[in-house]
Amino acid sequence: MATGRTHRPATRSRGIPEATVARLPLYLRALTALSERSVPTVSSEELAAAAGVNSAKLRKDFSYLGSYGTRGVGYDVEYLVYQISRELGLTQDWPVAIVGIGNLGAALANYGGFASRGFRVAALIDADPAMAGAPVAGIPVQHTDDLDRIISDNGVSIGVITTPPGAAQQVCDRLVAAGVTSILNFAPTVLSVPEGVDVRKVDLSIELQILAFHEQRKAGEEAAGDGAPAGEAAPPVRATPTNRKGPDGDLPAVMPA
Ligand SMILES: NC(=O)c1ccc[n+]([C@@H]2O[C@H](COP(=O)([O-])OP(=O)(O)OC[C@H]3O[C@@H](n4cnc5c(N)ncnc54)[C@H](O)[C@@H]3O)[C@@H](O)[C@H]2O)c1
Repeated sequence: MATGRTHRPATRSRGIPEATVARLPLYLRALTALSERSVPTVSSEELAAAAGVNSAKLRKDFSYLGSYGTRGVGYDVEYLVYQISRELGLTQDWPVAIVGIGNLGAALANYGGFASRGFRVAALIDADPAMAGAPVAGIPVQHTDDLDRIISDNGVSIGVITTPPGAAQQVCDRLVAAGVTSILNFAPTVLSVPEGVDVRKVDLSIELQILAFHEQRKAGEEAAGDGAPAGEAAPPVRATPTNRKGPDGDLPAVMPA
């Protein structure tokens, strides 16, 4: 797993630890589901279970937001949704540009879940001239020649890279030069960025490798439980950089690049 490419201090300006920031989307997802069911209040235990987080950790996290809940009543769901959304910057519009409109880029463009979370797909960009002008998810694909103008015209600060890995660094450089300061990279490559630019990396194959790691360990434990001789158990698992834990002991689906 790539590390050390997110140029941000360990804590944000208002003193919220990065680990808490990483859990806020988990709380928000659980709270949004409660809100959709018109549930007015929720206890820390219920919310912790729904978010897959330890309840003591949740209370500590919410204390950074200045939210302590009411004894015997719990937390106000709507107010927490608002507070967390505001903290994550989701109460404002974030125009996003996707670069590389192949299988993955088109799938992301077609995914409706971004818009409902405040991320508007404002531009689709590809190097293939044959794609220029053709709509994907109702948005015309534009050519990379115009990348600077497209980023500036749309006020894009978040870029999503879904190009082949060999093109990703060059695309990243162009996005940064055009003013993009946050990048979500799906290409399986490590990106170099200047100070002040955040990169997050999504790699599903790494997630699968981590699951394979756990499957292998479970198989080894079962074999050992069956009384099999040590030599017949699954081979010992090597510690890898990919088995480190996520914000709450879960493994992160999106990781710092
Ligand atoms: N992170 C994950 O979990 C995950 C999953 C699947 C694929 N991927 C990666 O996502 C990327 C895209 O995969 P895909 O299957 O959609 O590939 P694809 O070949 O279908 O699409 C790639 C697109 O990028 C465009 N492109 C190439 N060079 C470019 C450049 N310099 N500027 C702009 N556009 C350019 C191509 O014209 C093409 O439309 C690959 O790097 C792949 O490894 C990641």
